[in-house]
Amino acid sequence: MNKRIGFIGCGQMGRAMIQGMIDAGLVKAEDIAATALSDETIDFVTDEYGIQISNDNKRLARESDLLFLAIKPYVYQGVIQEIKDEVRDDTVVVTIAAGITLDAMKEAFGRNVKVIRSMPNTPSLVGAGMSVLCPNDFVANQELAEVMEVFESFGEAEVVEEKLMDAVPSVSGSSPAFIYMLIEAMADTAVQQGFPREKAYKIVSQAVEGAAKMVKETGKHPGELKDAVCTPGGTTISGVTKLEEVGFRNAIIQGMTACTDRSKELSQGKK
Ligand SMILES: NC(=O)C1=CN([C@@H]2O[C@H](COP(=O)(O)OP(=O)(O)OC[C@H]3O[C@@H](n4cnc5c(N)ncnc54)[C@H](O)[C@@H]3O)[C@@H](O)[C@H]2O)C=CC1
Ligand SMILES: O=C(O)[C@@H]1CCC=N1
Repeated sequence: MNKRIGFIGCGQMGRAMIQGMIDAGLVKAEDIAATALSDETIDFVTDEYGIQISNDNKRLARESDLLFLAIKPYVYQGVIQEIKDEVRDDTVVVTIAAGITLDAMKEAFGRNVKVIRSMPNTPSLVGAGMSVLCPNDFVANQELAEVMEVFESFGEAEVVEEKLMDAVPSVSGSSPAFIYMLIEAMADTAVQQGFPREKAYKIVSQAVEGAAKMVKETGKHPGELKDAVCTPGGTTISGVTKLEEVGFRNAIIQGMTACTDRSKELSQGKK
């Protein structure tokens, strides 16, 4: 891809995307530039990724064709204030923060900048990301297609209407944390039952990956796949019954709803 890609902020999520796109071979390391605050991060990122990195947000904004704002929501206002006159009219700005709306971006820039609101997730680091995108009216179809190509280089990507974006962290951006909690709880139980820790993680995470693959590749309803595991009078149905008794599904629903509620609060400008 013949584009200069810039990242303002190079923390967990920025690095996951950078690593993912370099590994995929879509972009060369020399076509990616980033900024960071500390010399420590600058040194680390230079050694690890071989991309250009500095602390000069203005220059990065001027030189990027595609500019990712990979910073925390509460620093957006300050950073946009700093770069807004440097961003070119043909640059596409990609936000990745929960609760930063397209309207908030327009207000912060004070003009009609091309913006794509997105929500990636950290499995992008290993090429298994799930990103959801929503462009504003100034992004041309061709530009959206190019940005989709970037996101698809480190996983899968979908476009949705903005009204769904507050619900997106619960299904993609934040959801890996919930799955890690499930894996941790299952592995802890396995350890309690005598498995060595490393074997427990391997077995459980492969089972989780396999189950997800079954949903994706067979196209069958998850309930049907669950039923196929439950031997009458067997082990699985005993586990399923206990999980229903203790409110497993309801716990997931409540966690995801809290996640979306928090995203809505952030979208409304609440700290
Ligand atoms: N961590 C995750 O799983 C996901 C995070 N996000 C979003 O990504 C954004 C970044 O999150 P993380 O990478 O987790 O945070 P992080 O704290 O790991 O990275 C943010 C980086 O931005 C740097 N930074 C802060 N102010 C800066 C400035 N003025 N100029 C240049 N760099 C600056 C910080 O030093 C830090 O390295 C957040 O808005 C978050 O909502 C979205 C999806 C998933
Ligand atoms: O926790 C957060 O707010 C960010 C957005 C999705 C994942 N991490």
